[in-house]
Amino acid sequence: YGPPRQHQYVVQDAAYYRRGYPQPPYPQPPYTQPPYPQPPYTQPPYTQPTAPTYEPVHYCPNVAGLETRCRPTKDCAVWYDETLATPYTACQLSDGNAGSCCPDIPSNTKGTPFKEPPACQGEIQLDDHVGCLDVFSVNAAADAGELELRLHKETAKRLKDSDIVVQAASPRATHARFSNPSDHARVVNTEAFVGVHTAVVLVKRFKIKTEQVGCALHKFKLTDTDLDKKCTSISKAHCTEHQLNSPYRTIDGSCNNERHFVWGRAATQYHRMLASDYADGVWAPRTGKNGIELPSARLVSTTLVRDEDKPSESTTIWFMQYGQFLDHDIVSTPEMTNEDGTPVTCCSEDGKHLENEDRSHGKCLPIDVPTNDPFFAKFGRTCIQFVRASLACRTDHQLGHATQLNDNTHFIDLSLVYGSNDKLASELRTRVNGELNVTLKQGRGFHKFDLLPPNEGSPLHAPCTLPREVSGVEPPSNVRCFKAGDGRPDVTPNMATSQIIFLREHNRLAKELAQLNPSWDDERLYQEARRILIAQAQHITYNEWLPILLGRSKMAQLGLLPLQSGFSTDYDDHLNPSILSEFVAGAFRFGHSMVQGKALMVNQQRSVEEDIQLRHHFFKPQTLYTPGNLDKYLIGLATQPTQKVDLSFTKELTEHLFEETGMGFGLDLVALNIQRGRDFGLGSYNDYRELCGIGRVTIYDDLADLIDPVVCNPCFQKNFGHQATKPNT
Ligand code: HEM
Ligand SMILES: [Ca+2]
Repeated sequence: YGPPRQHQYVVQDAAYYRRGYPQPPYPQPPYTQPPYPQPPYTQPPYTQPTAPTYEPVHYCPNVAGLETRCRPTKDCAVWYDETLATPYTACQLSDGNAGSCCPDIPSNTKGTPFKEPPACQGEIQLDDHVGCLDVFSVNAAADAGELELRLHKETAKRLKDSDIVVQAASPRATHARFSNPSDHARVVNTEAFVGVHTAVVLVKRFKIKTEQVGCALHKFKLTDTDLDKKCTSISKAHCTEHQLNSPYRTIDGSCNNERHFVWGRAATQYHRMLASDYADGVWAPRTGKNGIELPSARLVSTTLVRDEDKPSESTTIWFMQYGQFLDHDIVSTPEMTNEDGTPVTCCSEDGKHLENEDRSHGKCLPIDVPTNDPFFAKFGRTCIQFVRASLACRTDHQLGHATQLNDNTHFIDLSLVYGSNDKLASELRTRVNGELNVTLKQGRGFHKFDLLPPNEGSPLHAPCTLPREVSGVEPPSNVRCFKAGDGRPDVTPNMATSQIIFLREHNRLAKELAQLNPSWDDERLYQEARRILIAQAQHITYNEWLPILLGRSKMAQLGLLPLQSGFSTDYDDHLNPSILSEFVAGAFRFGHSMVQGKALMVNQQRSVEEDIQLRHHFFKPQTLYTPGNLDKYLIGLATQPTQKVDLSFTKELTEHLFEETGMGFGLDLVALNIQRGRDFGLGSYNDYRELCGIGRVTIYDDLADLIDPVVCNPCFQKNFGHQATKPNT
């Protein structure tokens, strides 16, 4: 154990600093475009690697009626349910290590490529006055869009002057931290905003019917209008020969597809399964089919969701946690902010709705809390804060409905470890031996336990230490929130734990590679370690995680199973790899139902030493600074059951999300999810049932297989009276 390596963050005692090591903040190395190591790269000859062969062992039983072999247990992951259910599947590998008996991985059928609906779908007859919309009208509307933007700036200034701002450490401030845009995303949002407002103005001025909006607007390319200076980062995307040939992924995900350089790049739009469903065809949240407002997202939450303890019999919270880890790799939907980057507030400090003029910037979609709300009513709150998602430039570079922005790369490329833009990626590196910055912590003796480097956040960020009432000790001065490739590494201690072990694995790989290849420089070591770690994450996702979620046969049917040997030739360069709006704003949030209200800390003897209640630990990674605690979280992850995926959600999420200590309430994640779907213009539940081939429902009784009618039919009648027999909306 020697002095700190260059640019590593060190938390140590005062005596350590007195010995002359630099005090934080450390200067960041000046950012330069990472020089890709020693080109020219030649593509390696792609020969099918030889697969390890495992001898049949005489005592291996058949599993699922199939012959098995003794293999490393990870190679049995896709068979985990059958292997677990079959007695005597434990075996010994020829090298003496323990293994499991299981069959070969089943073969895939080839999946069907997915097609996004076109902007102008079907035979839409445009009204005459809409058909003759011309570029002059578009330019006039663009002027109005620009004016709107200026008005927004004035509104923001007025609000600041009147002190209608986000309160530090409030749930809104913490949510803003969770959904904080990168600098680049803020620029993109502003440019896209003008395009969306142009469309909104056109729709209003020309009274374009909602169903005609797509066809009326998509014929206008931004480059043919006064909006030609907007969103040029997409139209002018460029990749060098060198980038296209590099064996390493770019940090921002660009240049992955040789013809569509921006596909999958950070700060680009989510794509869609179904056409958007906005009330005005552009950006106004969906209404019911009869034009009336949809019921409050909070009312939907309290009507449908309970907090019941229903632990899974087969799955530990590692499954939940890896889901969130994956989510933070492939998506990050930043909220809109004020022009200076400060968060927007959508309710008053005492939880009431703001005056209309105070949210005339259009960035708010606050959630109504019914006055008889079973929880929030006692705090007198009638308004839950909700800020709309940042807008993206449309990759088709046309005028049309709003699209939302993904601030992370859309690929499974561990952007949450490495960053999704070059500036952040550079800040995370030591620039020595290919390693990433850590907070060096020294336990007893020579025991080291690196943590993530610190994030010296903005003043609005909630304090990163636990209050005395919770921890029993004064908040230590060395505790910092963490910095990683994604902005949410410390949303919970278990999330931070996941980020830390991937960080450590990168540095372990870099060290091993350095020993094996003494001639490699920092860049080469960093990129090779990164490449291996990404492959590990992808393999965990497809070999271990997805089979639990989707099941083996569905995986095989979709062509998603890993191969027993060799590699796949399924890559289709016509397929846009972008994440879908439906996935990010809807489907993949299923994981919230699995969250346990208390995370267990379990010791080596498998006894629970402590449980931590989520409400106290959002963005407060203090417990990880204690030697040994990360291991206790890891054993907890591997032993505590998840909650089942159902209509039950812990109150830590539905009543206490991002709670400020001592306030007694936070936000409701289920309500936020529902509202986010409306913000994204997702279609109705019925539209997706139809898409998935399970048929529309027409009366609530049709939902009996999903929602217990005994519990819910009366509440549907009571709460959604006007729509009680029509779940269509
Ligand atoms: C304790 C654990 C978790 C917490 C506190 C949490 C919290 C949140 C919050 C606050 C949001 C933003 C809501 C909004 O404003 O729209 C969110 C979004 C999301 N969550 Fe979770 N979540 C957790 C676990 C999970 C898990 C286990 C999964 C999936 C398996 C998941 C998937 C998602 C997805 C896909 C989004 C959308 C992300 C984005 O748009 O950037 N979350 N979550
Ligand atoms: Ca990514």
